[in-house]
Amino acid sequence: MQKSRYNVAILGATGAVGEVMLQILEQRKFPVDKLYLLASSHSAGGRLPFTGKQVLVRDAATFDWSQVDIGLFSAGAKVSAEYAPKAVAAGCVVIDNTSQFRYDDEIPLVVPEVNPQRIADYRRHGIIANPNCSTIQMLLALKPIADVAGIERVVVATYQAVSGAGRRAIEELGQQTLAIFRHEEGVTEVFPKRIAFNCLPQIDVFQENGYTKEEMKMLWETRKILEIPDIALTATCVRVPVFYGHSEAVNVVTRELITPEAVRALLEKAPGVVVVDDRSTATWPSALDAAGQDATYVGRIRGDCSHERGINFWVVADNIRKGAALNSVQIAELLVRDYL
Ligand SMILES: NC(=O)C1=CN([C@@H]2O[C@H](COP(=O)(O)OP(=O)(O)OC[C@H]3O[C@@H](n4cnc5c(N)ncnc54)[C@H](OP(=O)(O)O)[C@@H]3O)[C@@H](O)[C@H]2O)C=CC1
Ligand SMILES: N[C@@H](CC(=O)OP(=O)(O)O)C(=O)O
Repeated sequence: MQKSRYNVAILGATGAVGEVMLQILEQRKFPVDKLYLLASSHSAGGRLPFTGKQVLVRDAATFDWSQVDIGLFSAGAKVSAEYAPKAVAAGCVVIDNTSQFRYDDEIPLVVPEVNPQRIADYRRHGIIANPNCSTIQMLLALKPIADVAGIERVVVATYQAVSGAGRRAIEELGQQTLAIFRHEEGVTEVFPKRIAFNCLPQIDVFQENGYTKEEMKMLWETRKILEIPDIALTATCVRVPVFYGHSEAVNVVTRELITPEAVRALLEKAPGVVVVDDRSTATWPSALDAAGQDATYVGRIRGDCSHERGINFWVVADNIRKGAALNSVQIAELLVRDYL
């Protein structure tokens, strides 16, 4: 018999993503029975607020996973590698926000507005992977275009907020910014160079082909989620001194001719997308407009003057909400509605 409420654990509950997962479960009234908050021994014993109560943070190392129906994992890839098999073996379905399982052909990689049907594949290994934040917001906009006109090639440049690199990175931008106004340099520990008043063209580690892993994730995940194995995509991922909200400049070459007006009409109907685009009033979306919001905003839709099948647009979303916590909770909502 289907349950009406579920025992949920958040692994990484004290982190930038975990904290927002907690808020989103409450905001969307997810049917939580018992909630378990997990972190490392460093944060165990603390408490975090949920629906007016203070919930204990426990040490993941000593946690009994058999108490849990759904595990929302967001404590890094290595932590997922250690705990996901244990949680699944104990009967928990894991929704993993890290890159640990994304490229395993047998593990579904899901954006609910794009490929919700793949959630059914959770039965193979008990795990559903949440894509990279930069991929999610781009695919919300690309999916309707792919369905109508096909996609041959994508060229994307990202402008990624520091919150994508975790709580310490948010603090580093704040601390460096204050230091500069005091004519001091500030401390650089999380990023390879100072991020305040700067742009850093490296996110994640370098690969042998000269791309960074973040850039290759956008190609690997786009192919898997859209189920278009020959799509061509080249990305340049850049960290910018913004706290919340990733921005992306996207150029698409479609297979069939499609006008910018037709693309705009498609995006106006696309689930999860809000078009903010009026050149007569110089209206377009920015990272600050997206921060704290659930929608993915698209603007600057225009043809490509260098290619007759080219379309350009700008897409922004809150990387911690739609790029991570919200997408995971949306997956959980479909899981309980259709499968558990
Ligand atoms: N879909 C996406 O694109 C995104 C994915 N992520 C994924 O989520 C992870 C967390 O991101 P974020 O919240 O920003 O990071 P933070 O650094 O802000 O938080 C990390 C969290 O993981 C916990 N943690 C770390 N090590 C362990 C451990 N050994 N055992 C148990 N818990 C541990 C920390 O607990 P403690 O307080 O005890 O240190 C903390 O709760 C990232 O590493 C990434 O894998 C993040 C952002 C976007
Ligand atoms: N790479 C993202 C956040 C992240 O943690 O990604 P992943 O889950 O792919 O490691 C960023 O830095 O903005």
